[in-house]
Amino acid sequence: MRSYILSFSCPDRLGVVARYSSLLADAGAFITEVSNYTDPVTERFFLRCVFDDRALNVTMDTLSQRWQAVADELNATWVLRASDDLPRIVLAVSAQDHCLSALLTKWRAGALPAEIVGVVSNHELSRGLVEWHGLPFYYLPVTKETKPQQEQEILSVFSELDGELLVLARYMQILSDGLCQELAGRAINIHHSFLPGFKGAKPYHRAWERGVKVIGATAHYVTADLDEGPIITQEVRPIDHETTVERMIHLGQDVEANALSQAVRLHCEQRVLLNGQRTVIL
Ligand SMILES: Nc1nc2c(c(=O)[nH]1)N[C@@H](CN(C=O)c1ccc(C(=O)N[C@@H](CCC(=O)O)C(=O)O)cc1)CN2
Repeated sequence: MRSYILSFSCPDRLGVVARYSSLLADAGAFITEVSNYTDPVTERFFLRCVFDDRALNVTMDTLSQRWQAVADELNATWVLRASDDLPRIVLAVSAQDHCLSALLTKWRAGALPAEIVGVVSNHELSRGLVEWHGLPFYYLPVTKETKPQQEQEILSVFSELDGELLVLARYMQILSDGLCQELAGRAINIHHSFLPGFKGAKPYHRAWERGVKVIGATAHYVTADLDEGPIITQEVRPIDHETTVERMIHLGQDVEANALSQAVRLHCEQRVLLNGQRTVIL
């Protein structure tokens, strides 16, 4: 028995639930999990359902074609995928490897519903860690002058590996508008602050100067506007007047790693649906 996940969003209207559920029922798709939400402001409908094939009376190709017709009628954005068809993800890292290490450890333990297929970096520092996990490591150094062709190298590695998600696991280079458009909805970044506070570089130093009482981290989809992408997860941790910048950076490593791992898991389980500049998590 195989299970599948259908997630979609569309302009809300009477009968959307009846349309999708009757289509699945007619095909003998056995629904085991459903969650949905309607945004009262955008009047957009969001749904995620899990079903299995124990009683399926058509092929999945036929079911997918029938759903495509309904989705066109509903003007829906959708993903239909087998639960065991794990998304292929490529990780990107610069000098700090705490988020990379956390993702590799979870993946190796089978705790990440994804297939990590490779790592790109503008530093050599993480090659040993990555190759120890039996994964290919791509060293792609970059300068201001070489950024356009270095980004082409990132894209060619991503497509060679059939990547489906690029995870910026403390990759400290600003991606160009073109690369962001190419990877729209397929790239997640971890920012080491509780956004919208302290965007950009050195957020912990600026947070210390401001005298904050919590540190945080934000995982978001990457857009051309730095640290402005739709937020997926945020985590915080209290600190106090005795907490130095160095201690904030160290405490922040766990906060960042947890927020990013959670965001990657939610994305790979098709639980994150874009809602304009925001997200719905089902
Ligand atoms: N288009 C985007 N690219 C990236 C984003 C993003 O939101 N949109 N997030 C960053 C990560 N990041 C903060 O989370 C960040 C990374 C780098 C910088 C920065 O100022 N970088 C300098 C170079 C720094 C260096 O060489 O070490 C630069 O690129 O000029 C700010 C924030 C990842 N990319």
